[in-house]
Order: sequence, then C-alpha cells, then structure tokens
Amino acid sequence: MSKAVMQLKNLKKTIKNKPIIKGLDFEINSGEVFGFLGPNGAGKTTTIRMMVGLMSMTDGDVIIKGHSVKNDYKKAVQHVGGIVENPEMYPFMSGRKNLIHYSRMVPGVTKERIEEVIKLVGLEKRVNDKVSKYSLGMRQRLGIAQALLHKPSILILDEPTNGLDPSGIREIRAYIRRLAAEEGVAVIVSSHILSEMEMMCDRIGIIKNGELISIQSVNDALQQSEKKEVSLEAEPMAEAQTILNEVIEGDVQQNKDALTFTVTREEIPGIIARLVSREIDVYSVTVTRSTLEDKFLDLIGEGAIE
Ligand SMILES: Nc1ncnc2c1ncn2[C@@H]1O[C@H](COP(=O)(O)OP(=O)(O)OP(=O)(O)O)[C@@H](O)[C@H]1O
Repeated sequence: MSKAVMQLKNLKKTIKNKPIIKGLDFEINSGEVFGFLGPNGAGKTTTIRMMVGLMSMTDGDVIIKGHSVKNDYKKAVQHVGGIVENPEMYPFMSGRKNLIHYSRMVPGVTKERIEEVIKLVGLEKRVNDKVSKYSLGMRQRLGIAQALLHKPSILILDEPTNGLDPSGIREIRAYIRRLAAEEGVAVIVSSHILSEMEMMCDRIGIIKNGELISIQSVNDALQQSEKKEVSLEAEPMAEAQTILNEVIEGDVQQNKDALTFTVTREEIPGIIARLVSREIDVYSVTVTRSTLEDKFLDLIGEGAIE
C-alpha cells in the first residue's frame, strides 16, 4: 500500500489569464518532513492555499488520504492541520485557554488531547501565561499545537520560521522533526532558505515559476555535495598545478593567484602533504562552495542562499 498521505495531480492555477502554477505532480508520505523550497513569488503560498481548499484550482486535483479536495472537500481537509495565515490567538488569554477556546470549534477534542499537544510542542511550563507574554517562537508553537488538536495526518506550515531569531528557528525545527517521528504526521514546510530546509526536511521539492524543477531526498543531496570546490594558493604555481593534475580526477584551473579544483574534504590533507613533499610552498587552502549549493543556485538563483 502506498504511504502517500497527499497527492498532487497536475495541479494548476491561472489568475487573470496568467499561469501561476503550471501542473504540479508529487506525493507526500506519512512521517516525512517535506520541504517546499523556492524563491519569493515562485508559487508556494498559492499551492498551499489550494492544498487546504482556501483557493480554487484551475485544473488537476489534490488527494488527501484518498479524498479529493475538489469533489470531497470536507472529508479531504479533515485530515489537514495548517497554519497558512497567522493563527488567531487572544493575547489576553493564556495559551491553555486559547487551546480550550479553539477546541470548542473542533469536534471530538478531549481534555487529554489538549494536554498532549501542549507537551508535543514543549509549552508545558508557559502554557498558563498570557499569550501577550510569549515570544514569537512560542506563539508559533501554540499555533502548531492548535493545528494538531484534531490529530491531522498532514500538517502544512507556510514559512514557519519567518521572523524568528536563531534560537526560535532551532526550537521549531526540533518540534517539527519530533512531530513527524513521534506522531507519524506528514509535515509540509515552505521556505525560501535552503540551509534551513536541509536541516529540517527528509525531502525537498524545488519550485520556480510555478513548476517543480527538482525533488530529492536530503541525504542523497548531501552525499552528492560531498565534493567541494577548493581554492589553493601555492608557489611555484605552475609546478603545483602539474602535481595537482597527477592526483586529482577533474580539472585544475588557474584563477588569478589561486588554483581551483573539486575534491572531497578527506582528500585535502593528502593533497597538501604531497605538494609540501615536492617542495611547494602552500599559503592558503579555502573551501569555496559545496556542489549542493551550486546546484540550488543554478536552479533558482542567488536568492536561495542566505
Ligand atoms: N491574487 C493574485 N493575483 C495576481 N497574481 C497573484 C495573486 N496571487 C499570487 N499571485 C502571483 O503568483 C505568483 C506566486 O505567488 P506566491 O505568493 O504563491 O509565491 P510564494 O512562492 O509563496 O512567494 P512568497 O515566498 O513571496 O510568499 C507571484 O508572482 C504572485 O505575484
């Protein structure tokens, strides 16, 4: 049986005759954190709004646990928890009171479930404080707790780390990973920041101009990225280049006062030892950029790396 919780089938959106989403086809599985990565304006929010039924589809469909969002909206979206726009919170009420208040609108939420979601997002210690005293990160976590109350199979978070400081980002990342691992929830997170996605996701789909241009597992991508571009300053340079050519598979290029080539990190000490043993003076070795970053830059441009 397929593990797919959500399937996008040729999903399209045209607004005022302009194609915004041009036919997306992919699946999200239970227990995985799926990163939806793309520069600003690529179409992430538009896609997410269609996934949760907040925006109509021009063509195609989204299937959630076998139910079509287009034809069987209620059954499909009952499995979804989402924070797409800022979650509604009452700042003068405590976190717990906010959850209780919200749970009255959601059928079947027990007191035990409320306590469970508080623990899941790590708000036990502050849940009786007023929301107005919360940091942005805590508010985000309360938002996630609220979205989890009805035990969704899929959680959709649009740019969940927007506006958070580094410690807030680390926290959210940890809770998102925990949700996928402990609750088996499929989590979709959108972002325009590659490094963040690498740390949080199992798979990353890259969207540009409304089209999916790459989808791959982060482990695979990192393995491919083991090779690094290295820049080396050494004298005499021509002799250094000859020696490097003997040991390195790819090209060794001269770039101003340095030689550049691509190797794994583990190869670097051996290369330097060899140069030194042949009486070459090495002045500097700099790892310039991983090939994974290169690939993303090629795909979506400088905005992807921060
Ligand atoms: N109601 C609308 N009318 C016209 N164009 C729209 C509308 N909504 C979105 N767009 C356009 O669709 C494209 C995709 O926008 P979308 O907000 O989905 O991108 P995004 O990837 O989420 O970017 P961001 O990270 O900036 O939110 C943009 O070019 C945007 O200008």
